[in-house]
Amino acid sequence: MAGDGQELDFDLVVIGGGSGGLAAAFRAAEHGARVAMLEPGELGGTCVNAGCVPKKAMWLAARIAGDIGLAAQLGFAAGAPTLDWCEFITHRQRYIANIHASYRRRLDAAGIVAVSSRGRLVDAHTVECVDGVRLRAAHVVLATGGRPRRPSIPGAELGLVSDDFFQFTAAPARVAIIGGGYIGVELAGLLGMLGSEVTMFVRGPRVLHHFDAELAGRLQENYRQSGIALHLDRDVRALSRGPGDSVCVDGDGEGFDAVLFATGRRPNTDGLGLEAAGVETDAGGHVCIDAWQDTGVEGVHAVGDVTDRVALTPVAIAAARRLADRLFGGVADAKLDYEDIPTVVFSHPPLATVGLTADRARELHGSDAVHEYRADFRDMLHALADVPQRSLFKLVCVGAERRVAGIHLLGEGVDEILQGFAVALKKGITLDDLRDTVAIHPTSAEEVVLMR
Ligand SMILES: Cc1cc2nc3c(=O)[nH]c(=O)nc-3n(C[C@H](O)[C@H](O)[C@H](O)COP(=O)(O)OP(=O)(O)OC[C@H]3O[C@@H](n4cnc5c(N)ncnc54)[C@H](O)[C@@H]3O)c2cc1C
Repeated sequence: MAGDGQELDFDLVVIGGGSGGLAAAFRAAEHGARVAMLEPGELGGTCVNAGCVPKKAMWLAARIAGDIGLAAQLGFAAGAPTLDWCEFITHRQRYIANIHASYRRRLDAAGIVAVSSRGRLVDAHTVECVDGVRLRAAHVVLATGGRPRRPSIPGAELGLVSDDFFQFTAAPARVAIIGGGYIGVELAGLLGMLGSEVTMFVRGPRVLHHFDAELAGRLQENYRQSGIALHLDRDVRALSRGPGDSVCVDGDGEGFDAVLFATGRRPNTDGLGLEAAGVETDAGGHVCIDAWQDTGVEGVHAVGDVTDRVALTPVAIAAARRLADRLFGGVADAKLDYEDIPTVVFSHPPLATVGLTADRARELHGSDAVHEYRADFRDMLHALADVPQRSLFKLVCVGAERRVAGIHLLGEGVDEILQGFAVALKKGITLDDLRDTVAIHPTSAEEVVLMR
């Protein structure tokens, strides 16, 4: 595409080629819409390039390191696990390059015009590329995602963020993680397993404050047992240079080889031309949308992390597909139900959750209506190896019929176990339905249907 001042017409212009943007573009094209998608970086956005995918690859490496440790405990002639990061990263990046290539092929096959450029709204129906070419469409989807946020404290520039983590070519010997949300917990866990000495600084009284408190507490115990130092109720105030190239947190100690901020993310709305089109944002900069992913401006919609909805890849994809079904597929009532979204924290061990925590269920239904069931056990492998790590599974049930309103699992394998149970919860199963299901033995998953 070339030509300053040139104008091209489409049915849909998507700004951003991450999880949400690609899903909107593909689904709209399936419905026969003429689609253009703008993406200045690598296809796949955060998830593929600096989020879910490279993170999961590193988590898998860490899990292998953990398994090698267990193997040695069980009599295998396995030494201490050491990872050649550069070799592992070659495998990781090859996997990611295949995803890029697959997206490119699919875009071509679908006839989507992929433009390697940033875009900005000129008005509600016109998006301008950096070379001045203007793309016009009845509908524009904003899918520009977000980026890591650094706190505004002295020395913040000495700290790194999750994007930088994916450039690491070795485990830093001593690393500080600031933040106790899921990204902080995941980076701490996998770096610990891959040989770093990890210290976490968490502002609140515990990690993962949106999750079940008991599971989060159990995970903290596991982290402490595995050697991760946890400082809770600790508001970091400054970073400074320590000896050598090290960085000190609040001027303490010898300093760390790396300090990673995992202190939240901010939406990419700067320079997007939102004011020009009259699109509103909230105090955090997120694009305001209603239940239909519509902004207040006719023809302008938004999906994914640029909005204030649950910031997860499958959520961005699901919202985008339903939006495209509604706009171009004739499904007038298509919209995403944001209730009961399952999610996994890729900690060590992983934590998986869907539905209400017991506290939230009590707020909504009253204390008397809420019943909790739990299974506290050592999975077979850890019991065989006589390692203290324990799993904790919990069910939150509501009402006389004991409808399952929340499932909270911490332990090996729960990242794969939860998906099926999330379907069941969404379909409104009761505790009796679980108990009527014959267990699969011997597994950890059977604990979900055997809970008392
Ligand atoms: C470390 C980390 C781990 C994560 N792990 C998980 C996980 O395990 N599971 C999970 O479900 N989610 C995970 N997430 C969250 C997930 O990555 C996001 O929710 C998801 O990528 C959001 O998709 P999106 O399409 O809204 O935005 P993005 O994927 O961020 O895509 C936005 C795209 O828009 C482009 N863009 C920005 N501005 C413009 C512009 N002006 N013009 C054109 N293009 C623009 C960007 O270059 C980017 O490619 C993780 C995130 C992080 C940071």
